[in-house]
Amino acid sequence: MLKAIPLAVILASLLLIPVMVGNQFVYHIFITICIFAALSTAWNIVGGFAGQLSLGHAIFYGIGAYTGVILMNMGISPWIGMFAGAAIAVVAAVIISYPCFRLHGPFFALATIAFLEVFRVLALHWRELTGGATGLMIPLQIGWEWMVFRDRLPQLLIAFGLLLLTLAIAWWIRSHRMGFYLVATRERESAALAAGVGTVRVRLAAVAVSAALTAFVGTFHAMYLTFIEPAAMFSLQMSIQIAMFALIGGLGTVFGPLLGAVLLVPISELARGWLGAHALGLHGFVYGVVLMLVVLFMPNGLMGLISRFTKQRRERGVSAGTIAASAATSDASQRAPIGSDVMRVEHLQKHFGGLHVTNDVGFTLREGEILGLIGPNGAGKTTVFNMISGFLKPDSGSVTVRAADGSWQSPATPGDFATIGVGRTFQIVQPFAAMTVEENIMVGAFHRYSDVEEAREVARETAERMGLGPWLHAEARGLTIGGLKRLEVARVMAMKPRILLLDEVMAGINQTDVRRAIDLMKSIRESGVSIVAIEHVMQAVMSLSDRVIVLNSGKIIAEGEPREVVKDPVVVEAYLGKEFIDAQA
Ligand SMILES: Nc1ncnc2c1ncn2[C@@H]1O[C@H](COP(=O)(O)OP(=O)(O)OP(=O)(O)O)[C@@H](O)[C@H]1O
Repeated sequence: MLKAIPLAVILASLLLIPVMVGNQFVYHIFITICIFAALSTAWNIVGGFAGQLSLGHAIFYGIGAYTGVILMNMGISPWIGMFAGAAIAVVAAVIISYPCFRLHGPFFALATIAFLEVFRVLALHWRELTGGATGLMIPLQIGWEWMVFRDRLPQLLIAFGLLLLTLAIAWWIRSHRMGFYLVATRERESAALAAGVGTVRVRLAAVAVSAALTAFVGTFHAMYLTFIEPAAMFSLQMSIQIAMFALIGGLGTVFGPLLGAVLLVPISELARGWLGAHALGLHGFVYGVVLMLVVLFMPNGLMGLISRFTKQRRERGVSAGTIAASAATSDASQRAPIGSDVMRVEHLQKHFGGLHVTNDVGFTLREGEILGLIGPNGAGKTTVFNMISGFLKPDSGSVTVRAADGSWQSPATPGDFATIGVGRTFQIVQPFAAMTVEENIMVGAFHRYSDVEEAREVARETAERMGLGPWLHAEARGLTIGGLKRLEVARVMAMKPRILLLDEVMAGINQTDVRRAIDLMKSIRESGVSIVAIEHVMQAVMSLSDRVIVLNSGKIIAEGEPREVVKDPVVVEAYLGKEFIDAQA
């Protein structure tokens, strides 16, 4: 993270340099930096944190600008117009974004461009209100009340104030639960859902905040420009420019967009000023060249470069070496007795087209029990998991869960399951790659603790318990497969579930990690958590499971104690094979 001192120096320079130089053109450049840095920081809340690459942000800028000018023409101060514009922008943002969030990647970007075009055409057609293609002038009323000045200094102060406000809000979001949820949603939507994140709600909140901030800046910029027209206010070029500052500075970082604007605005404005009419559009060429250089040499933008340097300096003092993980070990004699039912699964049926994937699957899970779910590839195990965690709706059948207060409930969505205390992992690990180990686990902890420090504390304790303590500050993408599997379990454990669904947590890991995982599962069971585990590693199934269910072609073919089930000829035939029995003998 950028240290506070360099940041303070950059911000102070934005204010002091123009005041010291006193030149009108220099003022103009610094005001423009503040405006674009604020716009880009607001965009980054949606485009960077939430990963929704909007190219329609000029809609909110335009709404802010038009609302401010129209109200000013009615004798209402732009300070009030600013809030009115922000309110309209929020409503527009929510209405536009809700359907668009179903689209991903380039499709989302294209949809936002389409909406931008709609707004531009609307501004052209509502001539009485917007002045159509002729545009609108602001009335010549000067003073703080009207946000219009002869001097540049008050304009710089307002632009700087808006920048500070935007940065402060972006920083707050990124360092609190909402920011963690946004990044988690961006990185792995399914894992975020399983951690109880309301992914649509959190994105809509981000869009609303971002739209309001963009509209604020739009109103001020209109007063600064004194004239607005649809092509300039609802312009795709403007939307791209806003996004580009964040891309160049560091997408998804709090201060990256500021760095992007500080670097690029002066270059393009100076080029525009020096070359004037001889090189119209040269600033576009400048952006293009810088963007190409950044993509080639600094894929994570300027902030990526800075954090690489600071990380290298930090790591120089830390000795490498292997660190033994410290998963809690357990003594089987300490385990609590198996209690009454906590989950009842009845008559689950699921078809995928003509394929009958689960056929009348039913079982119960009891408190403090480990239930092994085994069967050949394609038997339907993961499909059952998806139905008992809200990711798939069964064609028929029911899943009921006993809540903490003892009542039986029928959760439907992943969020409902998380709320009632069902946590799950995924067969293919789903880490939030750009987050550290600690942050990954915090996303789970936030389900129970909204306070950042409390969530951090729980994440640290959980990481220690899972043997991930030494990697707390490492990015998840750097972990081995064994580490990633443990991280998956840690994230769910931080949610403090009462029922844990583990999907092949031992697949692909070495013997040491298997033994460690077995100890870990025993210790989890001892804390009273009930576990359903899909597993192919029979060593673990045999030593851990209290009961085993065998699924084959979507049907339960055997159920009972592990030692009995593995002797069942039907199970041997369908899944284990004769070699397993020979090896056991
Ligand atoms: N979304 C889907 N659409 C169509 N078919 C699917 C879908 N999901 C799973 N299937 C099919 O359903 C069957 C059961 O898949 P499932 O992943 O539940 O099996 P599994 O027992 O978990 O297998 P594995 O041990 O390989 O993970 C497979 O034939 C699979 O191809």
